Amino acid sequence: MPISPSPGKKNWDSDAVHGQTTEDHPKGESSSNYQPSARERLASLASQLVPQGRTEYDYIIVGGGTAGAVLANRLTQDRNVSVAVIEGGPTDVGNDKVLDLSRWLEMLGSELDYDYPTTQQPRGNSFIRHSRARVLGGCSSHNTLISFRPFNADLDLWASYYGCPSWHSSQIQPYGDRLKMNIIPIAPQQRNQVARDWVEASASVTGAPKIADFNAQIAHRGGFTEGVGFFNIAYDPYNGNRSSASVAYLHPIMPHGPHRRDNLHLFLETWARHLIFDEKDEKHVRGVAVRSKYGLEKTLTAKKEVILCAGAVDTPRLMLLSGIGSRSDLDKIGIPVKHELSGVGENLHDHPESIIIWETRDTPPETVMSSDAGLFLKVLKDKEPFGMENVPDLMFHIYQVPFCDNTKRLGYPVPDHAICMTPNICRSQARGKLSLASADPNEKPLLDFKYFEDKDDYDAQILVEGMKWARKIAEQSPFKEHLVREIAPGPDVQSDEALSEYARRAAHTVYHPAGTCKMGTYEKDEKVVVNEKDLRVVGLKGVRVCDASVLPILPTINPMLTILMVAERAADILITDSWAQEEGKRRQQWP
Ligand SMILES: Cc1cc2nc3c(=O)[nH]c(=O)nc-3n(C[C@H](O)[C@H](O)[C@H](O)COP(=O)(O)OP(=O)(O)OC[C@H]3O[C@@H](n4cnc5c(N)ncnc54)[C@H](O)[C@@H]3O)c2cc1C
Repeated sequence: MPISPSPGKKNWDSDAVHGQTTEDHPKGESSSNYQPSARERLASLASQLVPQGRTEYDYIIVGGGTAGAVLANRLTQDRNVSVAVIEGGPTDVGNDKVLDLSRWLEMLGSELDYDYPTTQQPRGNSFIRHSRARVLGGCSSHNTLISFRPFNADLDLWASYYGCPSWHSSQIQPYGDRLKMNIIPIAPQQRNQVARDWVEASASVTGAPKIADFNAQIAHRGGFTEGVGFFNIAYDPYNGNRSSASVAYLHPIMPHGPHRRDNLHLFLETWARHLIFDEKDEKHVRGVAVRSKYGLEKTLTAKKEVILCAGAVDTPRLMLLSGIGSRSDLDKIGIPVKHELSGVGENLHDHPESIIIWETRDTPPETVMSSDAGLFLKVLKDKEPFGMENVPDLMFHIYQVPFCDNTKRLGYPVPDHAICMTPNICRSQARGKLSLASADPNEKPLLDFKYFEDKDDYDAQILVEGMKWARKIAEQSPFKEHLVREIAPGPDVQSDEALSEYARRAAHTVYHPAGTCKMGTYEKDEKVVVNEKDLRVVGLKGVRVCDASVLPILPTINPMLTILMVAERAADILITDSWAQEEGKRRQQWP
């Protein structure tokens, strides 16, 4: 596990500027500052423990994570609609380890992490562990909350290249305006001198413009080609707490919250084991078999629909365990096929990164989450796979802690103080597959990312360019004065070949697995799992998917806001479809 300085609760300046969200906040339900009292926490806990006899709901949402929280909120706005959320993890309410953004490193590999291994990666790093959060709010309760809207070009690529015409930027960007989280650039008084000097050095070496508000650039100009600056993140700058999907979308409407909704039922620490099909109509999903952590098993049924929001690993895993997937793969492990859909688990991809580490004179006094600034460059213009000329192909995070797991294993020392630059690939070309090792639901799935196995070696070349730029930045004042020496890969590693070998062996993930139930147009691509128009699983009734698994390709930048926007749109689709169905029924009843 990476070393965490665990700086603990911040005592931010009381005059920290509280950012404005751009969302609607109906009835004042924003609660990024909301802290429940001890009594409210108890009430919340009690509501989780009381056995809930009820088993039928209008909607069942599997996974109370990033996307699931949005849907739970939006669907229960209509108090006549009942929603059950099945969440494998506990509540985040009152849990400082979760809510204090600066403590995110403590959650890696903890009891709140499903911690999925990767399979052998012949050209990459076989030791990468994929963290997936086991807690209400999902990965938005664990991640660093770097919050970028997708570039227009990313969404337009979905529309034009990936058979998703209804996801054009003109239709999807407005959903970014209604997100409930408190998304702001890192507050100026929380920007430490090392990161400030890194931003200055990066701008002067690369020529990338300094960007004060990345999201403003994306919202108003559709994106940018290069840029450097402090990130936009979703947090409360007064206390350093998360403004996660759970905090923004669920806390206000939970039993302890100021806008409690009795039509929302959270089944916490409850695992969705498999989907239940209609006895008479074998293509209709009617419900979900669940098991609580205390071993209680029951079947929950949906009057309307089941929505899978378990994430890019657990949604395809649940589908495969339910017999939805490739016939040959399911036959091999003895799971009876209920619905053949060969794309389930395919198209697994990520934002892979590598790392270059310098020992520093000391640890910076204060950061919000140890990775407060970043840089975007365009480095392989002539090799751009999708002709996206004006979009970055390389992104850097700068870490102000020794993030040495992968380098330590390769024999490099672990300094007490360090700066790490982590170049990552904005549009990785490697495509892998998620599959099951056996029919045992307790066995972790196999994640084969095929890191760096893309045929033109594009991915590794991007990282090599990144390592070279990182070194140039490290030679530039005022940043270079903070550095003592390069630790990994070290000054002896110079040729492109040697840099590539190191970058691949020390590679890590930005924790962005996606694409394993991709949306699109099945008639044009039989690997499509979800219909792009309405997110229904191809060929089935009563079940839709809404989470990172539906992204046909990751956006250039960190994907959380894109996933939230997908969920906001999914809520609109569900509400409109339900209204149309009700209206249809009413018309049939007219004399
Ligand atoms: C350490 C880390 C750092 C990251 N940093 C950033 C960042 O700074 N910015 C950014 O944009 N992205 C970041 N990401 C990625 C981003 O957080 C995820 O892509 C995104 O949150 C995924 O959302 P989701 O809705 O698809 O899944 P999740 O948010 O993972 O939600 C899935 C939920 O389903 C539940 N679940 C799964 N299976 C079952 C089951 N069978 N039964 C019941 N419940 C189940 C899980 O407990 C979880 O709550 C990071 C991720 C990690 C792990």
